[in-house]
Amino acid sequence: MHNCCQPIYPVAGIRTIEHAVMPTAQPPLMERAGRASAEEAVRLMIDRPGPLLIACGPGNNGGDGFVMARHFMQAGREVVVAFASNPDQLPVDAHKAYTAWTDAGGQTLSDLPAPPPGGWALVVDALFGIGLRRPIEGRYADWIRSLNALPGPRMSIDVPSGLCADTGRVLGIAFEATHTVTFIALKPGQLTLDGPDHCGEIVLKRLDLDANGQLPAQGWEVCTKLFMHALHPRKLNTHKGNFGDAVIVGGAPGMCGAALLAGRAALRVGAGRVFVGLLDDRGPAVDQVQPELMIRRAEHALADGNAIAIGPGLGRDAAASALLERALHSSATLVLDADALNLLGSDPRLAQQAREREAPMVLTPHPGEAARLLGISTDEIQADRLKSALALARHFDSHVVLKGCGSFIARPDGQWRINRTGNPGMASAGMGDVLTGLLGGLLAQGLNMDDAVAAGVHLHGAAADLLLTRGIGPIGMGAAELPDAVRQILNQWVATPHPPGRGGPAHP
Ligand SMILES: NC(=O)C1=CN([C@@H]2O[C@H](COP(=O)(O)OP(=O)(O)OC[C@H]3O[C@@H](n4cnc5c(N)ncnc54)[C@H](OP(=O)(O)O)[C@@H]3O)[C@@H](O)[C@H]2O)[C@@H](O)CC1
Ligand SMILES: Nc1ncnc2c1ncn2[C@@H]1O[C@H](COP(=O)(O)OP(=O)(O)O)[C@@H](O)[C@H]1O
Ligand SMILES: [K+]
Repeated sequence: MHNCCQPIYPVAGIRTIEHAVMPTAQPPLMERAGRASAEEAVRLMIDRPGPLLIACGPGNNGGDGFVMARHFMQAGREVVVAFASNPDQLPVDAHKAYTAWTDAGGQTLSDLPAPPPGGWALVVDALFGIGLRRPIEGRYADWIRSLNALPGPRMSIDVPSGLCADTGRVLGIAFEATHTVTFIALKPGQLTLDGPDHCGEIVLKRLDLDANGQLPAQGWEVCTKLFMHALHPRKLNTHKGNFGDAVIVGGAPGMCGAALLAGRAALRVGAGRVFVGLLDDRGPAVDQVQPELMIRRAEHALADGNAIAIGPGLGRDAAASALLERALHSSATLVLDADALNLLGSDPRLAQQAREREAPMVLTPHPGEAARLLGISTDEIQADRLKSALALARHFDSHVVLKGCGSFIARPDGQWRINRTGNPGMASAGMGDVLTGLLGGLLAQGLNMDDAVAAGVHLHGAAADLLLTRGIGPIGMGAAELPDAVRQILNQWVATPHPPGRGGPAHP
């Protein structure tokens, strides 16, 4: 279980913190980082005899590796260090660490050695950390390819080499760690895009620094503490009118399921009443699975709710466009998803109305929808997901959830969150519709936008994670399976507001 409610800093923020504390830090930060890495390595090598291999690079990440190597040698453990650079070109701290290693009797090999007969107890990547500046090629790319092919645990120091700490992009090739020991604070690139696949389990070592005390964070990890204050056990004396009316608008011909999925999710997250407005004249009059849903024609449903979620299966024809325009002019809290976003992307007039709207609104694009909204390619969105999410939030003066592995929640004021629940079982059609319904259902119950979005996104992923524990997925997990799991988790959270493992420092 990872720590919770952690601040997250792009590289520039980590550098600011480092520069503020480095001149006076005793012991020096690199000593702390190397020791912390060694402590974690010991844990990974329990019951794994034999030497460990540390591959050290030309910067301070390599310096951490030398400190770690020295600790192991002094503890009597066999350690092999590969280092292909010129020691005289190491930065000051790393040079000190190198000298301390050689003074203690350590040696370096200029190429990767063949593994010992029993294999390495642990392979450590200290090649590049937050200083990675360009795609890795040549010798270091060959090293990483060889290291990735080795069996057993693989640990990265700070950031897997080749992974961009800001964006989660692989630059050329990246080390595939089973564990990453990261320093001072989490970095966004570890938690989104290709980050989670390359970091494995992330262990944060703060090095006795209070990052948020040094530099107030703009970005935080989503955890239950962020929103639990908004979720209350139900009083006995309540009725459905206390829990809001959610309206889902969508369901053009061939797409009714999308709107129904959203409606079911809104019910399961506790909305008092859920209306589903369908565009399809021949759509179902009743949902046989969830007859509690009140189904009507889309144009008649709009007036019914204090929260409107529009988009699932909406289509993009004139009727859809007119409905979206009406929704934008209503005073209800809005969730815009799917074709509602595509319409905004293709009709500047609607986009302008969305920008000028004053009532609270959240946009929940996947990367393709985000690309249409910003008029750029999906690759450009994914190249820097955080930047894209923040640009959208500013542009529409609204909350934005940029979905995908490591969903970003961005606010127009530049604050952001990243969610770590969820799994690849969610890479199947309809999962986004469920999120839309969850947000609509939470907003209908009166949660403010910050709380509803954090709770909805976290709950969405947590429900899919619960299904995994039951053997449902990742392959073949279905969106319709999520709402019941959402209900179970939400009730557990409300009954036990701070479950074990979800503690940690107070949120901002
Ligand atoms: N500072 C501190 O207080 C603390 C820092 N700590 C540790 O330091 C790490 C940051 O160290 P760092 O800034 O030296 O960067 P690092 O990641 O070692 O890489 C830079 C080197 O790589 C090179 N290089 C870059 N890209 C390349 C490529 N594609 N292919 C080839 N070469 C490439 C680049 O060369 P250049 O671009 O200058 O030619 C330069 O030589 C951080 O992640 C943490 O582990 C901890 O000890 C805690 C305290
Ligand atoms: N690999 C993954 N890891 C975590 N979450 C994922 C993953 N794949 C998809 N999701 C989540 O599932 C949902 C998919 O939404 P979307 O792409 O809009 O689907 P649809 O349009 O079919 O409903 C998003 O909330 C997304 O964050
Ligand atoms: K590394």
